[in-house]
Amino acid sequence: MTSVIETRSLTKTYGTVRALDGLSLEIPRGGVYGVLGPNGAGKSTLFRILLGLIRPTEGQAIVMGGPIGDVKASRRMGSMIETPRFPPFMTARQVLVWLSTAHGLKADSNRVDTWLDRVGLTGAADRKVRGFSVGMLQRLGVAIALITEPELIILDEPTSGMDPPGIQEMRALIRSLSDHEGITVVLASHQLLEVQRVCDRVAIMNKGRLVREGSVSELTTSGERLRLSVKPSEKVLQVLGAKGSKEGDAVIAAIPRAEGPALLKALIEQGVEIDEARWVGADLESVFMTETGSVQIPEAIQ
Ligand SMILES: Nc1ncnc2c1ncn2[C@@H]1O[C@H](COP(=O)(O)OP(=O)(O)OP(=O)(O)O)[C@@H](O)[C@H]1O
Repeated sequence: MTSVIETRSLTKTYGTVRALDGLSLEIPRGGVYGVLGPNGAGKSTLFRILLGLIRPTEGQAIVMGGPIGDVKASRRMGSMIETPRFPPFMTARQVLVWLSTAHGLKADSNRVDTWLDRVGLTGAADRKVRGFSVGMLQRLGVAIALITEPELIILDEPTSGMDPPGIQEMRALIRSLSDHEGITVVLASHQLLEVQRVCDRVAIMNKGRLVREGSVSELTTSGERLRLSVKPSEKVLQVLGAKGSKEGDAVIAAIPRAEGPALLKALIEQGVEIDEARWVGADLESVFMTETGSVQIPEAIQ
């Protein structure tokens, strides 16, 4: 696996607080990678270290093949940490020209138009950023992260403060950067449903440590259960013993997929009436809660 980021026993302490506690993580090249964790898990600390903004207390990180702060490696990455702020009197186009010039890059109008188009801001190119919504500011932030044509971009909470249409647009933008432009995207988010929709792989952190890592499909199918609408349900619960539980009118069988056919055969032989039997995946939220012991605020009221 070629990795864009590799950390080894990364530790960061602030006085007695261990923001990162021996974190070893490998993020593969390609795809969208989510870093999840409850408040204070250490996600922003990790990103700040990777971007060379703060130094680790112990441990190492290799980003785009170079040590932290390596100038050549940092040219191959872009980032957006928190909702960006720009001079309010500038237009989106002026912000892009200003910042690309500051990076020593040519900012002819064709290039600027391309950047604006990539993030869906063509129609707002000549509007002052003072009137921009949070979503538009975040998209302009992504455009800026892209001006050096990076192979990797790191986004801390790219959808925070956005309304549902804004979130949907950001999701499409992130997927398109990965799918059509081959850019590896690493993001931190609290919005688990969003992460499940947009990410290919995730790392779940808690108290500065890695508690789970894997592809979204691996993590969600490993918690798969068989949901049965059956009569009489008491008999089925008896057959299942500790592996069975009730969820409303249905019986949930916590068994591996391979055991499904044998269970159904046994139930039929015992005269159980089966109306429906279907596999239901665990969602990322339940995996997250199991791994971190957290209570997640529903996205609808975030
Ligand atoms: N500059 C700092 N000084 C002291 N403590 C800090 C500092 N930065 C972070 N911390 C502490 O380190 C821990 C990890 O914080 P961090 O911001 O990395 O977590 P996070 O996962 O990004 O949280 P959130 O989801 O709330 O943004 C927290 O306990 C935080 O209070």
